[in-house]
Amino acid sequence: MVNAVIFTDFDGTVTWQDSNDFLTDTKGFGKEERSKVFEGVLDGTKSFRDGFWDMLESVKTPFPECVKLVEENIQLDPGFKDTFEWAQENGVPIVVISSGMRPLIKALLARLVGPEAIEKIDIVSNEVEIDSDGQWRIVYKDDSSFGHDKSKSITAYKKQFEAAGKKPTYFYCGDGVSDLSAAKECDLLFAKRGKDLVTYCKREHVPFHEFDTFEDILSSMKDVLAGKKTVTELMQN
Ligand SMILES: O=P(O)(O)OC[C@@H](O)[C@@H](O)[C@H](O)[C@@H](O)CO
Ligand SMILES: [Mg+2]
Repeated sequence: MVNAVIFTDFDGTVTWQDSNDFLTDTKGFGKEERSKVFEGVLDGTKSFRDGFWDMLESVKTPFPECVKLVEENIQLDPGFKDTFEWAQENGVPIVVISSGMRPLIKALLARLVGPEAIEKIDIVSNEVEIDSDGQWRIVYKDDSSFGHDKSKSITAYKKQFEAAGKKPTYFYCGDGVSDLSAAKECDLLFAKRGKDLVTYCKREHVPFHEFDTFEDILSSMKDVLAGKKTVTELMQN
């Protein structure tokens, strides 16, 4: 039986930079176009599914090269490794809930955290399909307008964790538009300072706790689990 679970977004949350944004900005249609697309997603005129598809379709670089590029350029959040170790020591499962593509996530986790991270961290994400001529595309997890409806994945995990009886404390950590479907699912939502998820939460009056790095997340989680602070106190924003 577990008493807490960390659900986390991957790109821009576990990693310091967003790997798909990086690929789009350097190999695809660029930052300006990407920002326009995601303005539409945030104001509800475009689905995340379509916006993300357009963005990735603009990247013509072969997939293995994309993997290499992100491995060389993407860093880890400075507090994630400590959080991972603390979670292992304390029996707190970490579940990555991502709109990114599994092979990129696995490659980055193995390189930045260590090969054991792939064994210890569950990954729920989209996939990728590569044709024999090297053309590749994202394969969405479900039919929702998000491509991956994170709320559904979280609900499925919650059922599993609660099968033993007691409900654990659920944390969710995220940064962006891909987290809109997850924002309301957990007891304590951590949203990264200055990023789109904060804009969304303010607009929709979704309570959240702002963070800069996993160092902040870890210290808040410890406070909650030690009974020093309540979830309500932390979700004051
Ligand atoms: O859900 P994750 O792990 O953040 O992955 C998906 C992200 O790469 C993706 O959402 C990215 O933030 C952009 O489209 C927004 O500019
Ligand atoms: Mg993200």
